[in-house]
Amino acid sequence: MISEKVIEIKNISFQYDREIVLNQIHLTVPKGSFLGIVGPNGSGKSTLLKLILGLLRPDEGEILLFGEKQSKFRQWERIGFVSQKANSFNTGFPATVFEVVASGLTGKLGLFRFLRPKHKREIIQAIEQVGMKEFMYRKIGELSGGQQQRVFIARAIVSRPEILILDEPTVGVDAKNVQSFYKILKSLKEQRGITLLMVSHDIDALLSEADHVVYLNKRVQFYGDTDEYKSIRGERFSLVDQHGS
Ligand SMILES: Nc1ncnc2c1ncn2[C@@H]1O[C@H](COP(=O)(O)OP(=O)(O)OP(=O)(O)O)[C@@H](O)[C@H]1O
Repeated sequence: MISEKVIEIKNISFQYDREIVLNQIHLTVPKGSFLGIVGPNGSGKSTLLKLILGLLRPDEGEILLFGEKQSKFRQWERIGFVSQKANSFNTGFPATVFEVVASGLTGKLGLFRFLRPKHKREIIQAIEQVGMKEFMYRKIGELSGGQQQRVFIARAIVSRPEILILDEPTVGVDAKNVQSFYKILKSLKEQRGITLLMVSHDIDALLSEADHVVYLNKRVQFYGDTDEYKSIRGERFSLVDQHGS
């Protein structure tokens, strides 16, 4: 069986200023896979995600999303994004969990459209899927970091994306909540067949869930099965300079 490729990265290179950050990256992501992206600090992981999300343009090469050239691609609701919460959201903002998750539909609906019952059902379903129903009308700022992060997943999945991209989503989340976070990702993959791409410095947790791994260091130095990566990682891929660990 030939698996469908949801993302194809063809020979892309990128630099911010003088220094090349990504050099001739070639990568294909099959539908339904969970791809863990690892590498030392400054190795270009977040930059790669920004290129896939169209927030940056490659200097060379091209990216295909669902087989379509990224420059022509308009169906961005098919791709959800969860970043490190602290960077992306002012938690003093007086919105409820329901409202935050509803904001994940505004791309689809337009900012000032009224929510129809169908949309309300979709919002409630997404909140249920991350186990936050009892907090639906609580203010986001009154929740713990782990609970907030679950709400941000609900916001990212409410438009039913086929790909979910996560950039260090578990930073500042305690071990117990990290576990339930991975459980949510697993159920999304199993129930919705969603494709997951995730950057994390919590390598062991990531490797226990991801089925494929990319080790990035300006170039793709490894791309393959997680088990194969685990068997050779100590010898070939140094992660010692990561956040001092
Ligand atoms: N907006 C920017 N302008 C200029 N240089 C940048 C910018 N963002 C990142 N860089 C540089 O590009 C390189 C890659 O950064 P990137 O954030 O992609 O790495 P990373 O692998 O995600 O790092 P970390 O593991 O530390 O989060 C780094 O050297 C960084 O300093």
